[in-house]
Amino acid sequence: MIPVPTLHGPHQGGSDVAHSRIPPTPTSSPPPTDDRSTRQSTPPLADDRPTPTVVPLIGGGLTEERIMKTYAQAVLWLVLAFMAQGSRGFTVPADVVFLLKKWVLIGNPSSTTKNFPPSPPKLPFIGNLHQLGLSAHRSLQSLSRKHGPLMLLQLGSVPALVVSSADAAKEIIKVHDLALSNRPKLRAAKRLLYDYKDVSMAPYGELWRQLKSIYVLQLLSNKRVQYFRRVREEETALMVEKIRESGSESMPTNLSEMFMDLTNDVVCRVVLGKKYGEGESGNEFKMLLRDFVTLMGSLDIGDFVPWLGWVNWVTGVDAKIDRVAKWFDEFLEGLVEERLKLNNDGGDDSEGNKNFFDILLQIHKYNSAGISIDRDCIKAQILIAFAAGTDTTSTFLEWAMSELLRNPRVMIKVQDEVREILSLTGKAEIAEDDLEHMQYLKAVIKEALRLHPSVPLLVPHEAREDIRVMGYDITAGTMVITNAWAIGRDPSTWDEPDEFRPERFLNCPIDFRGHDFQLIPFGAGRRGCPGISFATVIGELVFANLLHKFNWSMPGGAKAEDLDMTECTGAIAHREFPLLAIATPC
Ligand code: HEM
Repeated sequence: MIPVPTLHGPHQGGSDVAHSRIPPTPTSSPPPTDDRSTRQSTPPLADDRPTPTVVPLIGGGLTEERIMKTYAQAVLWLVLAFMAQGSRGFTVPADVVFLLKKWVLIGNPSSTTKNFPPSPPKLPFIGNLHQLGLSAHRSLQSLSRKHGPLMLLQLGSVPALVVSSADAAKEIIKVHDLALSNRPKLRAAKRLLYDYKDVSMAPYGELWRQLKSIYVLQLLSNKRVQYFRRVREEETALMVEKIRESGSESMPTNLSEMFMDLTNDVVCRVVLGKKYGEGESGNEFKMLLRDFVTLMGSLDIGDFVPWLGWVNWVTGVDAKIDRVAKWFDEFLEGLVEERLKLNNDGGDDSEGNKNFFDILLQIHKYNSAGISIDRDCIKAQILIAFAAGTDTTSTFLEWAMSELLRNPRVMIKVQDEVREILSLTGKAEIAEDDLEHMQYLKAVIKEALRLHPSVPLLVPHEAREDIRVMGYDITAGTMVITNAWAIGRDPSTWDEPDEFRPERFLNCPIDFRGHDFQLIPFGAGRRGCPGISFATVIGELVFANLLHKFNWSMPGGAKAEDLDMTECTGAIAHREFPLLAIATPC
């Protein structure tokens, strides 16, 4: 029998990836501590369903050792296949021929007249896939230190341009934004998002343009973000109450969980008009949403080495994708039916009360934005609003609070600012209007996003045509990966780049809205994130409240510097271990 190449070890992909027990590769973060009070135990795996084996490409997940083993097995498999089938007319898969040709060509750049960006040496078939490691943004940062801020990798059969400096990012966004505004077609997105009908994975074209304008002008416009102010204030007040009731000296608050619940509830109310996170069905919803996000952020080996696409079928990942897609489709179909009925019955449709769902249904029914969107398209937008809005925002809250706990000097300074502003206004509670005066708090948020962009490698783009970037040739179809994490820590741009020092943003115009290329946690240009205001105003409100109402310390009297800062694998880099802290009401 032909040996089956094993691609991965246990517990990768889906929710299992998010809490992988595989030890991380050495990184520049502080060494893990054994102190159980600060390094909280790894949460149990969400379930024991078939172990997904998607390759969390951009988020890592492959150790070099594992991929080399896979590689050796794959080559062995090929050789055996040739030997076994040779005399019976074995047909070499077209992919393999293509890869061999490509390898010969790319392995020997002088055989072409193109001037490609520098590349690390690559292996046949897998190219540089094995070099991504568990933490791809860190691995790519060290590769770019050797090969430069524009580097061309070969990920299986896919050429990938890696952008690692503010200057290179400026060039690709300012000069080549249009040419680079496609998204690669990834198998998981195709199945989970109704054949790329959502705004984030839709190929560049008319549908994407129309959908993006719906997001920017309607769903996430400044006015709409203002309308949702009550939702944010209510949910933040509820979280403060929960912390007050549940937290004590002996019972630390699980802030990771609090932030996840908060963002889930806010996004549910804003998108669907009510919460779906409570009770048994709420837990299922949250768990499947996490699976959805993880599957979306993990790249399937079949996207890079097409002839290995069957691996995910064998290991159950394909089945898991189908199960998650089916669950959400049934859930959303039920809501569409219910909501169409409600609107027909004359439900409250005043502008200020409309949620995303109402707006999308209105466009669907009346073609009111000048485009027709079908039911699948509505469901895809709802899903991506959840996926893009929930985990990213809670990850940002988690890291900002982790940095505040690790830097008590900064924590006290923000507390002083918040309390002083409240005492000047004579108010007992913080309202969103007060936030605009909190300049140090805003600097803390920028600094947290600089050091810990929730999506360290952004979302990959794809070149729509051949272009020349900084003198290098980039061919149509090249994937473009921007290492926002490395750019935010580039010593040629930032003094003491690894230090958490919000003061650097005081009296400094650098912002994260896509005009300053040294700080691009939300991306920039046409494909930039439309949820910036939505996410950052939540952050400001949450921190102003948490720091106004409580003093915070580490559980078990642990020292601030002992806080474990390990990131998990995956496209969204949240904490590997939940953030626990003691809240003392004040
Ligand atoms: C801290 C929170 C957030 C972070 C760090 C973040 C980050 C990002 C990044 C890096 C991208 C890709 C940019 C690129 O391709 O160049 C993106 C795209 C996107 N984000 Fe966000 N995001 C956040 C919150 C949100 C929220 C709250 C929403 C909506 C409710 C949202 C909706 C989207 C959408 C729809 C896209 C796709 C845009 C497109 O492809 O045209 N994001 N986001």
